[in-house]
Amino acid sequence: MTQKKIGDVVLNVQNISLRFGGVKALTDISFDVREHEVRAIIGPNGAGKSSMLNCINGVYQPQEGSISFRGRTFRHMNSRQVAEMGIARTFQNLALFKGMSVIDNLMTGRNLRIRSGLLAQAFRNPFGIGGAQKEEEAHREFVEHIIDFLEIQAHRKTPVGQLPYGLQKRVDLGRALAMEPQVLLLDEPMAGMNLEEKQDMSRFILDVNDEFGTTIVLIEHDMGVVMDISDRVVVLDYGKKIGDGTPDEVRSNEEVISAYLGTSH
Ligand SMILES: Nc1ncnc2c1ncn2[C@@H]1O[C@H](COP(=O)(O)OP(=O)(O)OP(=O)(O)O)[C@@H](O)[C@H]1O
Repeated sequence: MTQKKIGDVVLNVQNISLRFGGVKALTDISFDVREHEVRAIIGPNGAGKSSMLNCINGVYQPQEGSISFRGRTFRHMNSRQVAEMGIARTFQNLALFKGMSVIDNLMTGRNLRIRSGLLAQAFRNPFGIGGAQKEEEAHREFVEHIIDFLEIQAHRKTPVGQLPYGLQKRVDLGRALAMEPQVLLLDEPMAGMNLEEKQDMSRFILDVNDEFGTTIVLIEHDMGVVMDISDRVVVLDYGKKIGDGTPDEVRSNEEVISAYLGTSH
């Protein structure tokens, strides 16, 4: 991996516990994420990875603990507030509009950034419609840049549902990038992919991290996939943190080895 500058802590997860009735999905989980880092959360099925991401994302409200983003501590946040703070995510089960083109799906990622619709601008200033059009053009230009970056130019106008799964995952990444996030949460970005697609996705994740400087938190249950691209790894098992460190530290951690040997992974 190329040398890069990892900065201060941007995201700090403190003593998070989450229960669903009698099920303890997460128990007293703490870890931090540093600026410009690729931070993986791994663990066998049911370990609590998606629940953790949903807490960071404001989808679940943990019963205990707090999450700080750039030094501001939150106990309860909704998804919109999280997005406005600059945290975007992709989903394990793609959340794309299958009938819409690649471009239009990526434009939905610009929604938060669109200050005013054509109509709103026209009401404020009857001569201002040109301004709104300029704004729209600037958003389209940004989206085209992402399309080039992700090498999906040939599919710009294709309805997303017609693309192979690996490319749909790439479009989902593009939609999140269109939000210009500071922190990108990736929910199993390589699940269901073949080896070549996994290699492509790994390269795009590293390029996003490198070229846009985006901090990345990704979850994955296949230990091998993330070890090459992560700076540090948190390991969950049955809702508890059993390991946290560099890929080498985690690989040689006895508790992690036995958690993985005890499963089919
Ligand atoms: N909405 C929910 N309602 C009830 N139980 C839930 C809910 N979400 C998660 N759980 C439970 O919490 C535990 C952790 O699940 P979670 O989906 O976070 O694990 P995971 O590590 O992401 O698993 P996978 O790799 O299979 O996606 C499981 O026992 C699961 O059944």
